[in-house]
Amino acid sequence: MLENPISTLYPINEIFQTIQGEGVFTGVPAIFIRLQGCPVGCPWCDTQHTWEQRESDQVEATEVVEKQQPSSNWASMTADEMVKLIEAKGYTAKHVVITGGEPAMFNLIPLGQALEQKGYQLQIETSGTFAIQVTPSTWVTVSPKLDMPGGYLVRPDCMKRANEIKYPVAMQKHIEQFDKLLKACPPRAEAIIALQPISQRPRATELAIKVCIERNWRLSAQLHKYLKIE
Ligand SMILES: C[S@@+](CC[C@H](N)C(=O)[O-])C[C@H]1O[C@@H](n2cnc3c(N)ncnc32)[C@H](O)[C@@H]1O
Ligand SMILES: Nc1nc2[nH]cc(C(=O)O)c2c(=O)[nH]1
Ligand code: SF4
Ligand SMILES: [Mg+2]
Repeated sequence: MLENPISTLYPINEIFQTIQGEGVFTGVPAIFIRLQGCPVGCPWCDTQHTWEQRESDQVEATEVVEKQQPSSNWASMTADEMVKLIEAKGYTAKHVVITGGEPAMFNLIPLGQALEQKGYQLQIETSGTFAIQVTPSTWVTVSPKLDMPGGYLVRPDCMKRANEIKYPVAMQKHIEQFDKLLKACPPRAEAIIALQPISQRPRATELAIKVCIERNWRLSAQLHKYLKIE
């Protein structure tokens, strides 16, 4: 039987409104929808509480919406339930960022369609290790993950779909790995390339600034962490 898109269930870790702190849309008010579950295993991941989707952590939707602290609790929600919830919250942002966890593990087309029908502009943050299922107008940010413990590979089709490639760096070795990826899986000519220093480490930030200037790439400095907002 075909999957009914209206009833597609998504595991939601949190929904909140803030300022986009990363990439091209830095500074734009945005509603974040964070999905639960990621098998990639980046050792420095800042959202490790989203990795496992445990049955014992399932809660009611109201609980994830009222969440004050990061936790591994998640709720099952349909696209329509999320739209209703966002409207009920009275959020003013028109930009919606789907993140995680790894949101590309799920078919995000029903969610994208439901939100676009209400006038929201969509963006997805993904590692590029799962086929990306989004609406054609969704802004795709691929943050490639190379040599991570989960053993997942960055997919050439994800690199081609990316509107923006936002690569996390801490050391010179990462730049060399990224160069290899860009050669093996070329992005579109118009894709924007940014380097994002890992965890605001000064040496990572210095390296990212230096390479961005040399290559005429962008710096994505995780503004929200400097501002100490969500
Ligand atoms: C938490 S991930 C979730 C979405 C998806 N799994 C991904 O990796 O793109 C969101 C963004 O945060 C970045 N990120 C995670 N931990 C970070 C850290 N410690 N320092 C800098 N960026 C980090 C990722 O590279 C990605 O661009
Ligand atoms: N403010 C803010 N901006 C973000 N951009 C990407 C984020 C993410 O976790 O995917 C993020 C986040 O968690 N908070
Ligand atoms: S792919 Fe994204 S969510 Fe998964 S471990 Fe890496 S940074 Fe974290
Ligand atoms: Mg984050």
